[in-house]
Amino acid sequence: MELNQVRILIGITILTGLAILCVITLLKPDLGKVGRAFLALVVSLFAWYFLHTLSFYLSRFWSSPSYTVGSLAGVAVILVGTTLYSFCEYFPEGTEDKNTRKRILFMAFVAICLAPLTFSKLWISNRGAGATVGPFFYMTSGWVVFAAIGGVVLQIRKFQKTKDPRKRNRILRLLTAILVHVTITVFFSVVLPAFGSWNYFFLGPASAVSGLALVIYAIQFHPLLNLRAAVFQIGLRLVLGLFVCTAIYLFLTYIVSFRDSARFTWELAAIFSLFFLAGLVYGSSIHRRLENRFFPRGISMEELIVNVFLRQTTGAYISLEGLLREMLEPVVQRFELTRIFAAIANHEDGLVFYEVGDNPNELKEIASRLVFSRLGRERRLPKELVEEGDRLFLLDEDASIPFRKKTNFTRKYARLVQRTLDFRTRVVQLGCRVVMPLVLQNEVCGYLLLGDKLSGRPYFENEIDLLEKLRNPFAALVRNHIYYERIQFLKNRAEAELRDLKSIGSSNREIIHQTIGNRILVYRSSLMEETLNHAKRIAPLSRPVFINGETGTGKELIALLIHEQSRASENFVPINCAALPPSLWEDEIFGHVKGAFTDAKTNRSGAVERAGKGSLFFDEIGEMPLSMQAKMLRLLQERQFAPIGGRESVRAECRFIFATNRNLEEAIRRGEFREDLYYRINVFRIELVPLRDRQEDIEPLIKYMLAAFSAEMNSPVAFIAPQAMRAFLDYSWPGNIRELENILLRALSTAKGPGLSLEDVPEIAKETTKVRSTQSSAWEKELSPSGGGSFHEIMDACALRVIRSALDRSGGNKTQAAKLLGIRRSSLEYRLKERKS
Ligand SMILES: Nc1ncnc2c1ncn2[C@@H]1O[C@H](COP(=O)(O)OP(=O)(O)OP(=O)(O)O)[C@@H](O)[C@H]1O
Repeated sequence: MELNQVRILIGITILTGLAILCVITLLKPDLGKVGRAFLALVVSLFAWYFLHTLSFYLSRFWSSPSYTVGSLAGVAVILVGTTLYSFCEYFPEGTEDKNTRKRILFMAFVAICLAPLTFSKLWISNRGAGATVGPFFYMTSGWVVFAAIGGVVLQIRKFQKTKDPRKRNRILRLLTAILVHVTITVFFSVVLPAFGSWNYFFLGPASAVSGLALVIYAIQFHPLLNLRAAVFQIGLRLVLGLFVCTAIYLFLTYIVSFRDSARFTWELAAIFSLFFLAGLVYGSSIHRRLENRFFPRGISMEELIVNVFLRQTTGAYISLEGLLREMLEPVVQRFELTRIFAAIANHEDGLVFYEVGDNPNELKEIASRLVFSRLGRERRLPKELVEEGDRLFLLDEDASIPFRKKTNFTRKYARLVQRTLDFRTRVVQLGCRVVMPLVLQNEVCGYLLLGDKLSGRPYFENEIDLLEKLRNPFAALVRNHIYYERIQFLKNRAEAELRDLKSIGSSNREIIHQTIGNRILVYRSSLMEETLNHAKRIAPLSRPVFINGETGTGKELIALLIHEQSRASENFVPINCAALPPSLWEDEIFGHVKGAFTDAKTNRSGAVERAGKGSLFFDEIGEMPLSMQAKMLRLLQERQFAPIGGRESVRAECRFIFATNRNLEEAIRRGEFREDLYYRINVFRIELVPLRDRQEDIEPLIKYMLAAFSAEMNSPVAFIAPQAMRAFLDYSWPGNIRELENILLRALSTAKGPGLSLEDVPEIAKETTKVRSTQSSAWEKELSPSGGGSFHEIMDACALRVIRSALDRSGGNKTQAAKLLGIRRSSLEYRLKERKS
């Protein structure tokens, strides 16, 4: 084959390879870092091989000892490849595809510029046996030096720009690696030959440099870890890469060794192209498969964020704890963590914790202290504190210690800075590895503390990058949640205030006495009016009605009203589920036929039959045994029943009304009430407001009852003294109207004069009045600075008092007490626990 043909062949091969490379890059720009590094290597190695063989061929052609020059040129090209790769790293992170395109196009451009030079006659000078290089060799070397210096300079500039200690570390290591790389290359290709040792020139530099290129890559990819760990983690990749390179290299050398004439053939060119393409394929697909096989990534960052966001935008409302669970469980899985701990400040300045794994108790305390120190008066923190003190800490790394230098800022905010440092030290001692502060616009929402990995390996830089990227979305989710809760809180408070205003307005309203059967329902409040209107509206419909309200609020009376409004001429059959023994349930409700059991001497109709077309009222439905609930469900679904022992089923035509003072949703969660039955009975729901929330009804009720009971008891009491009325108004009436009836009866039975005085009021109803008269002096004492205690201690004491009083009012029920205060139950418990400890 003619030399010109060879040149054309080689030129076409290289240009085709590069064109394929460009096309693949443009079409498929998402080659990973490993893919790109391997591409750089493969391109460099083939270029080297090509030059080496070419020089061998040329040396034969011109009978010149320039064989080794090709090696030198080859080494130079490898250097270009690897340096270019590091050079390409300079392009700032942006959209991945744009950068990848830029990088590869840049590499292609330089390689295309180099390609013609390498097989130019001027590359090798044949001026005598000793002279080995020609002018173009220096030119190419110039390219190499330019690329190396350019890469180094750009890395240094990048180093100056970035403040992130981890990125600075990474650049330093990269620069060191380039330096070592250059030194070794110079040693093998320049120093050794200078001493006349050309024997190693051919093999040594090439393998040394390709090995080094991989090490550079490895260090770039995992710059955060100490080298020992790096060897473990990337060992496989390293071995794999070296193996591939060495195999290609040996194979080609082997082929060349057969070619005494060193003639290029189409066959060799085809192998060359084939390997070139194999390199490309490896970069894009085989690599990914190997990577997935040996280094499974688990859930990706994108998936993680998208999942959480999707959950937030499309899912139903969840508690803050639920949100934290959804956010952090994938993190625990992705990083295979032994433990994770989250402390989040909620909208009441309380804290919500979430943890997985065994976390020492002290962590809670330390994290709480730090979060509270960050909340500040306005929650907006100095920018420097957030930038430095609230960046992502990698606790094992000295480089990530915040505030290492003394500045005006550290002096001004000495306490905050010290607290940050103390926190860091203590948390490291407690075995935490990473601290992820959740910060948005200088506002700290909380902290995430990540423990060790199950594997015991350190956190790698790509993982830290991932956590860094998750920080903002996590903070946004948490903050949105907190804002949402705050809005809910304000909304509830506004509604409560509106209700109060309404009730104030309604104190001038007319008192209504509504007759229901032989009973009288008395009210004045608009709340009660609304409830009754609602009851009247649904009365004509035949669907089940569910009345919920505290004990003694008048549920039965409302059930009766509904019956009166629609089926007055029919029967109203009440069943008190709490009073019925389990064995009698079925008989009571469905009745029995004669002979159904030993004592069944005659037919007995059950409640359903007795109700006929009227109303069947199940009071305290929450007490119905589970076995009976199943039968009840069937009755409601099929509207058919059969008396015990009866063969024929009878149609149930009555209207069902249910009432309870229990929280049925809670009972369902505890497995005490069937969910399907709940949905069957909860068709029309009536909520009865407790008496303490409709204070304006107390006075009319008392006046009505006073008149009724006095007449009944032949008592001379005709009015009620203002102090006694005040005591009644102040009392919380946990037993509602029934309790009011009882207390009035007791008061009347002891009253002596014509009016009911404060002395006649039973002690229990006077408690609030007593508390109030003694309260002010005790409070004053406690609140006065001379009483001792810091501001925070006094505030804590106040909070505790308010909580205790709410607990008293709710009869010790924490959920109720939290509701009264408009805070979350967890916050209430936290305050109580905090006080105890
Ligand atoms: N608005 C009212 N006016 C007059 N009396 C009322 C009023 N509301 C309730 N009562 C009386 O209070 C007592 C308790 O009422 P009722 O039995 O209907 O309450 P309940 O909520 O069903 O109680 P429980 O949950 O204990 O079954 C009854 O004597 C009832 O007449």
